[in-house]
Amino acid sequence: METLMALWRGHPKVAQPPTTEANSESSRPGAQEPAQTSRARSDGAAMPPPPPPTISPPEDTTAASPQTTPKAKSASTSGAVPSLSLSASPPASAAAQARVTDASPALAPPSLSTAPIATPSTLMPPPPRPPTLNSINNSSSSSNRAPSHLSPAPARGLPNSLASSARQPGTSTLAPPPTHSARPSKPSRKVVLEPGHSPLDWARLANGPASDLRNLGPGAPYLKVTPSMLKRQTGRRGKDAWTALGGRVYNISPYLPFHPGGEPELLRCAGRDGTKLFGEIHPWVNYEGMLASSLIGMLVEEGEETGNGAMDEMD
Ligand code: HEM
Repeated sequence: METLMALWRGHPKVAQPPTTEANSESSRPGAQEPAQTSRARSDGAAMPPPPPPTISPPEDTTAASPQTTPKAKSASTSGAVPSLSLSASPPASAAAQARVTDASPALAPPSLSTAPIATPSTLMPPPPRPPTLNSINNSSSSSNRAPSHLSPAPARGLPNSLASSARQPGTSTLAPPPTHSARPSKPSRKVVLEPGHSPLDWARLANGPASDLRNLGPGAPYLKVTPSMLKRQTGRRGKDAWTALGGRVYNISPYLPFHPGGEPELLRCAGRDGTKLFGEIHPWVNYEGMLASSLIGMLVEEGEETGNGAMDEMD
C-alpha cells in the first residue's frame, strides 16, 4: 500500500484529491499532530493570524467523511490536512457509504446496515421499531412484486407496520357486528304513490263530508252482500271493486290510487273475501278505520239477503 500511495502521489492528478488524502490522513491519529503543526507553521508564516480559520473549513468538511472510519471522530476536531494519502476514490465512496451506515445504526441494528436497505430505512418517517424493521426486511425481500421506480421498502413497510398496528385494536373493538342485521328483513314492496295520494290525502278524502266513497248514491242503506253479488264487483267493466274483510264488504275502488302496495296488489282481493290475504300481508293495518266511508254492507250467505239486499230491513 505504501508503494502504491507513493506512486499515486507522483501522478499529477493527485493534486485534486488532497481532501481525500486529508481524510485518510486524519484517520491516523499519529500522523495528524505533526501534520497540523507543520501546516500551521507554514500558514502562520504566510498569513499570521487569519489563515488557520480559512484553511480549516474545507478540512472540516473533508474531516466529516473520515468519521466513517472507526477512529474518525477524533479527526474532525483536528481539522488537519496532512500530506499523507490513501487511495483517492475508495475512501470517498467508503465515506459516503459510511455516512449512510452511520445514520442507520442509530435507527437500525447492525444487521440491517446494508446499503440498499439502509437508505430506505433512513427515509422511514415514523421511528422504525425493531419489529417494524423486521417487517421491512420481509417486505424488502418480497420487493420484486412492487414497481421498481417507487421506493419499495418504505412504501410497503409503512402500510404493513401501520396496518398491523392498527388492525389489532380495530379488529378487537369492531369485531362484533351490528345487532340490527340479525333481524331478517323482507324487501319492501311499497310503490311510489302519485302526488296527492298520500295516506293523509286519503284520510282527508275519507273523512270529508261531501265524499261518497261507497258510490251507491246519496243516503243509500248498507247492503247485505252475498258471495254472488261480491263476485261481480271485480273493478272491471265499469263496476267498482268490492272486497270482504272481516265479514264486511268495502268498495276499494276509491282507495286504489292511495294503496301503498299498489293497485294491482289491492285488486287481488277484488270480488272476493280478502280477509286471509290481507292478514298475510299487513294484519296491523286498520282497514276498518281507513275504509269506514267505503263500507258497502255485510257479507251474508247466499239466500240470506231479503228484498233488494238492504240491511235496513235486517235491522
Ligand atoms: C287484501 C288485499 C291487499 C293486498 C294484496 C295488499 C297488499 C299490500 C302490499 C304488498 C303492501 C306493501 C307492503 C310492504 O312492502 O311494506 C301493502 C301495504 C299497505 N297496504 Fe295493502 N293490500 C291489500 C289491502 C289493503 C287494504 C284493504 C288496505 C286498507 C284500506 C291496505 C292498506 C295498506 C297500507 C296502509 C299499507 C302500508 C303498510 C305499511 O306502511 O307498513 N291494504 N299492501
